[in-house]
Amino acid sequence: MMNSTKAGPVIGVVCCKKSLEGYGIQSVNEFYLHAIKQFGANPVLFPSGSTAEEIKQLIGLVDGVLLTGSHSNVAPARYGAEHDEPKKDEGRDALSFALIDTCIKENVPILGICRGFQEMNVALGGSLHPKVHEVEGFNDHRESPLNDMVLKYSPAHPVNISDNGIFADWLAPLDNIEVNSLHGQGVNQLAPGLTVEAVAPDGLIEAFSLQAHPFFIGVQWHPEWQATENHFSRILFDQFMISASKRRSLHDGN
Ligand SMILES: N[C@@H](CCC(=O)NCCCC(=O)O)C(=O)O
Repeated sequence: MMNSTKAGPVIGVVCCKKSLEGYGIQSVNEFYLHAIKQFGANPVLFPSGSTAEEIKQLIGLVDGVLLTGSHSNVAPARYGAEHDEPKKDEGRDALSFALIDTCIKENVPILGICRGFQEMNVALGGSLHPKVHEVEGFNDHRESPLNDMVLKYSPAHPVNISDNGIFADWLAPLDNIEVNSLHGQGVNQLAPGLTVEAVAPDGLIEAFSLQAHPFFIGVQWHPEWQATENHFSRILFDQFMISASKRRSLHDGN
């Protein structure tokens, strides 16, 4: 774990658009910001609905990007589906998809969590199951409905670590870990070029990477929850920050 935020990398964090007392607000779950700071980096918020020109300027200010989870869902039309989606946030979609494209083109480290993981898959040409729990053979991956964060984020199932991925190197000799689970949607078709890093017992893909990229990783679970207390989460955020720090050194001409 890195131990200072003073000279740490800067991580751009996507916001979601919500409404509060009739006002449009930009929102982010603080768990993500806490995790970024715990691992020695500084978060800056990227507003949902930013234009392509604004995003180009924003990406030049940061050393990495974090695509957060959210209760909203990726617009079905983005992956060729036609069902009704009551929980859309199309400004968030536009922001995340533009960031994913730019991070690939410019080799900017990017970590996708839950909705962010799903956005990565769709942005690269994959698709989603809108309701995993209604698909024959898959389990219910949704969180506890009780208003108890410890319960919501408690370990829910193991994931098997692929033996040809980055995670296998990080975790050896472990070949499975326990993860939390707070999602109703999930990967249907995996996008071309992505390497599966972890799979749930029911066969649902739970993590992937773009191995040709310095750091392009998506996980369906929530490593930001009590990140310093979890073996894999510590590795994941450390590796993310190492990659972001390398970009910062390039920024600073070191
Ligand atoms: N809406 C998607 C993704 C679910 C998700 O990101 N849940 C986390 C919500 C809490 C947070 O991190 O802000 C789905 O249902 O699959």
